Amino acid sequence: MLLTIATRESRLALWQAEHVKTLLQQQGHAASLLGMTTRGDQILDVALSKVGGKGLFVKELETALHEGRADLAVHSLKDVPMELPPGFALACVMRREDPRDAWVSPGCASLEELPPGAAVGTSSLRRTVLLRARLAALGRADVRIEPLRGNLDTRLRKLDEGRYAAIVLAAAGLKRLGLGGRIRRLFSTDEMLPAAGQGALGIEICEGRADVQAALAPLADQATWLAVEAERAVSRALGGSCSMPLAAHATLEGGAMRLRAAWGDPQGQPRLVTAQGSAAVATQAEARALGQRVAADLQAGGARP
Ligand SMILES: NCc1[nH]cc(CCC(=O)O)c1CC(=O)O
Repeated sequence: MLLTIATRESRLALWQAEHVKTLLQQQGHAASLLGMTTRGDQILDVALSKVGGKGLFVKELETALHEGRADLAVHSLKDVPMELPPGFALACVMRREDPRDAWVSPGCASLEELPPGAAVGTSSLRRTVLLRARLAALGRADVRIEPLRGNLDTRLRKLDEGRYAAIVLAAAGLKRLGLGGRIRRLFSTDEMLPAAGQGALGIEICEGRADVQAALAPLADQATWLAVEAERAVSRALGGSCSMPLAAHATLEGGAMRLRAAWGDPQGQPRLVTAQGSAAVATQAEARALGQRVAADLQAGGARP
């Protein structure tokens, strides 16, 4: 069948859409891209959490699906709101790329090596609270964490212009664009717990498009799908907003899922509330139940939306 893929036009979004296009072609379908600019791509001078959050990157794509100009939209799952608007469905979650955060710095191999008063750039509240907690543990209250917006090329350019000593961003995006060589160090998931869905691609369709759903089925990765269902359930239970400094990361081995989550107050003490849980998980409902349990533990520990 002929499938039109709605995509943002950043280099990373286009890479991801091309990747899906190639996989669909390998399945014997004809596929083409419909590129578009979203509000999230236009507003670059304000922190995302202040201008409406994740939905900004998906709304225009959903309009194209709704109007029948496209059959599917490819998203970084991390940017997809926890609740899709009525009439839309997450039809496919693909195998996850590296979920870790990366340290990119021309001068410093790690946090420990930062010169006094150095600035570290990052674009998310999650990274901000995780970095503040690590810096506090190192006794480095002098290090400043400063906002960094824009697509990957823009962020790297701001680093190269010397505005930051280092930046922290998702390894997955860098690797997809062949920029893995810029990574100075990968944080383990214990050091910097990833965001819900980080590194995974999700494909959105209009509900009821059984034909598109069937075409996408071979692209799905069930283990990743179950893991991100658990991660997104944590976020959803806590209000699902991207103005919430929340990390949630699940792994699945031999049917056993381990889910870890962390929350920090961006204005308060550089202290994290953490929770974790394990369960045998074979269905999306079981994955969500584990996510809800871990979210309840976070809230009991003081996390709030
Ligand atoms: N919020 C932006 C965003 N959305 C998806 C990725 C790439 C990594 C991924 O697929 O999770 C990035 C860049 C980043 O966080 O540094």
